[in-house]
Amino acid sequence: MFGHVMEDLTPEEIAAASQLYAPLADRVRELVAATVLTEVPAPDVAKAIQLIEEATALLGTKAVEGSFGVRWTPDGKRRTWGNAIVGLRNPIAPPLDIRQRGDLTYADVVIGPQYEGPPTLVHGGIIAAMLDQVLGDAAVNAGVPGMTGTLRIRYNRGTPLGPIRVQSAVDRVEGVKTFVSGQVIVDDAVTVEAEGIFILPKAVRDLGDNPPPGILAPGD
Ligand SMILES: CCCCC/C=C\C/C=C\C/C=C\C/C=C\CCCC(=O)SCCNC(=O)CCNC(=O)[C@H](O)C(C)(C)COP(=O)(O)OP(=O)(O)OC[C@H]1O[C@@H](n2cnc3c(N)ncnc32)[C@H](O)[C@@H]1OP(=O)(O)O
Repeated sequence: MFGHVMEDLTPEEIAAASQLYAPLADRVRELVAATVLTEVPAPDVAKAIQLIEEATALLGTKAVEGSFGVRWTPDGKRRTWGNAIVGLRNPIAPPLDIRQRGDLTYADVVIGPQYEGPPTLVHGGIIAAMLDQVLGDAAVNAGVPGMTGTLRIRYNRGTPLGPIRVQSAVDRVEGVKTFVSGQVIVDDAVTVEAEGIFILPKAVRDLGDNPPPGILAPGD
């Protein structure tokens, strides 16, 4: 299926790739925050630009074309390393380390200054994106995954930059639709509430009872 790439990698090879690329994304994420906040003199900014250009050119000498897609192994393990919210290789991702405890799907994350909207508060669009992902993962974890069809968000109060929890749980399933709700929590108070409808797309439904292994499995 388009964007899904099968790779016959061993767990050791996947672990090695993770150890290689996670620190790269971490350093670039730090670079983004430093870029927002720096107050060094102009010559130092010029020098930083040059170093960044060199690093970008080096990384670009061999690269995937287009997007990373979803990579999976024959045993059904999936890697969503390019994902904008959870991608291990994606410095744009906060990143969310989404976990599961019972029926609850959640992520504890520290939101940095590069996600600011109103002064000192997390941008509402970033909050929506995180909720989209965490609600979607609740559907995946419950074995009833789907694409986001509808996402409703109610911002009750501002969410300060810093440590937050994003959490979700499946409310009910109606046919191909999974209804999920979730919240953003700061210091035990709910700042944002969300409700989503996740729909198993017709293209996947048409695969019948035997979709390719991994297509409906949780990613990491
Ligand atoms: C193509 C391969 C995709 C493979 C993925 C498969 C499953 C997902 C698996 C894993 C997902 C993993 C992680 C996901 C976690 C987070 C990721 C973040 C989520 C996103 O970032 S995701 C990007 C944003 N998202 C989109 O880009 C969606 C664009 N859109 C579409 O892809 C279609 O529009 C779709 C699929 C939504 C529906 O298409 P469709 O053809 O399957 O729908 P159809 O007409 O058959 O309706 C069937 C029933 O859903 C009702 N219905 C239809 N549309 C609705 C809507 N919008 N809201 C509420 N209900 C709706 C009908 O009323 C009917 O209801 P009823 O059965 O009661 O009559």
